[in-house]
Amino acid sequence: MRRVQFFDTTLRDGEQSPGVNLSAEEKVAIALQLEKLGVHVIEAGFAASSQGDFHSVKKVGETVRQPVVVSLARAVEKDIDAAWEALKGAESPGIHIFLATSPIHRKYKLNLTKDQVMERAEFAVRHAKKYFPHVEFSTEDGGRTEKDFLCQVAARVIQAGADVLNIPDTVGFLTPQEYGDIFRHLKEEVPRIEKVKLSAHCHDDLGMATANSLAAIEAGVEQVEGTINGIGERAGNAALEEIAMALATRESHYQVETGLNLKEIAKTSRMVSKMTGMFVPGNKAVVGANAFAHESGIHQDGMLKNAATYEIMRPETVGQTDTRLVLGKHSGRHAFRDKLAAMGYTFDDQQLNQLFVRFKELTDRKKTIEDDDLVSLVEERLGDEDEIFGFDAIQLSYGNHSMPTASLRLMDHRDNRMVEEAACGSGSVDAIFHAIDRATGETMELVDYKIVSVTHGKDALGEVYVKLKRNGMEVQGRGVSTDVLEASARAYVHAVNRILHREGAQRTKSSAEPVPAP
Ligand SMILES: CC(=O)SCCNC(=O)CCNC(=O)[C@H](O)C(C)(C)COP(=O)(O)OP(=O)(O)OC[C@H]1O[C@@H](n2cnc3c(N)ncnc32)[C@H](O)[C@@H]1OP(=O)(O)O
Ligand SMILES: CC(C)C(=O)C(=O)O
Repeated sequence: MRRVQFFDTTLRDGEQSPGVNLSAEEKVAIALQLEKLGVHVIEAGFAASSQGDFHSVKKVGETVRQPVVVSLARAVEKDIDAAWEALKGAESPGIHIFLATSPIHRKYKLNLTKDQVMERAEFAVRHAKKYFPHVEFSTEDGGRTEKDFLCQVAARVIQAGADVLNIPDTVGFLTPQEYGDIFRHLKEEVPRIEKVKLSAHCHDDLGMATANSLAAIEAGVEQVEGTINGIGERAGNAALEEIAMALATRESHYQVETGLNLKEIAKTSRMVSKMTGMFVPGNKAVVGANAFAHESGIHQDGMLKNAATYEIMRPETVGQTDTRLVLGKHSGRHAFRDKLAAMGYTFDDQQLNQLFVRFKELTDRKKTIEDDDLVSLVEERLGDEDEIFGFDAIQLSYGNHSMPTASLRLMDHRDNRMVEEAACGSGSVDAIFHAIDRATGETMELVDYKIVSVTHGKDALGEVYVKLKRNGMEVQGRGVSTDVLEASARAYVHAVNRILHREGAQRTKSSAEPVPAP
């Protein structure tokens, strides 16, 4: 298997993301983590660009041991000298010189002829070679450069002593086929091309940075450049974690090894996200919060039977905590039962089906179902006898100048009949409780009422406790819903059911007791 090395430019091209500004300490921390990840080259910054970046490049160079640490530099003497000044104390110093080669950059940006570009490129590499053991040269906007001119520049910088030749697709314009063709062409046409390592550097303007990097690898490059989480100028750079995982997951296809410590990927991603403030979208490949999360019932069922049904790589491979089966509106009974079992609750099929109906009602209203939600759902009815009255629906009319009115529908399970009633009250909760009394035909004394928020956020579950009293007997009822008024109705009906059950039990007990002798 051949080796492809990883060149990380999170600290340079990644920092070129608008709004990102890393301190020297942050750069050092990220560089040390990149070292753990096992990248081969770290581009620490652009030493000539500012005092701050000079200092950061110097600090990273002095701290990191294994990877080559490079500074970016234009093809000008002062940039190269500044890079050497910053990195001369580094364990493994390197420089990355760039000069644009495409017609549009030559004409409008640099105002240089083809010959002047070649002379400047050669001069810069020769100058850098006086100091640096590792010199990379990049043909900026190489992707839009005439192929024959690219070959001429390549020949000149190889002759000048470059160690690595990078052909960037600076503006993310090329297709994978076109990008791979450039490297195949260079390999065929440029004399002594084997003297340099060929390198790929892709941008994601058309969402093809990873695909283009992989196409370059297929065309034989020995180095890929990119950033963690794909951050960078405009739409960003190729995401190194995506390339690494594509190579690892499709090893038999690519036949490439990277030497990376893949388990460090998740940690590196989190650190870069935190320090740059560039948050990783949930659906981002490999490192997004949902990359190993499954929400739909059919997928969850498949995952429970065999993870390979829906996961082509395992979260632990990249250091993610675990696969997550997220309960939501698309979940099915298998995942629901599995989750409850993991939380220590087991039910027979009938109980589970009843709970599942309540769960589905809840998922229609609540985006994510947390463990606390499930506990409330389960414990709402835990240890209860069958319902006499079942809550079905509620409607409220409220205005600050009118009396609140509640209309309510209950199922009377004794004769399988829906009962509808309405009532007014001094407040919405009072109106609900009156309506329930009417619908059940029972009168209760309310002793206590309290609301507790179970979970957090706008769609948090509210849990209501009511205490009812009748004939000296006090019982508590609980109700859970995303709406506290509905939770209140559920709690009251729950307590009514309990009182009726207990009264029934007492009657049975007293009628069974022996009649005292006269
Ligand atoms: C594709 C890339 O990502 S390339 C890297 C881009 N990164 C950065 O630009 C970040 C750091 N840059 C900076 O801090 C500043 O741009 C500096 C300090 C480097 C230069 O600042 P200034 O001297 O004010 O120049 P400014 O940035 O406005 O213009 C760039 C100049 O460099 C020239 N230039 C651009 N690329 C190169 C190059 N590779 N080699 C030589 N000269 C170059 C431009 O033609 C322009 O020259 P001009 O002043 O003669 O017209
Ligand atoms: C400096 C070069 C390699 C660059 O960042 C680009 O072309 O995108």
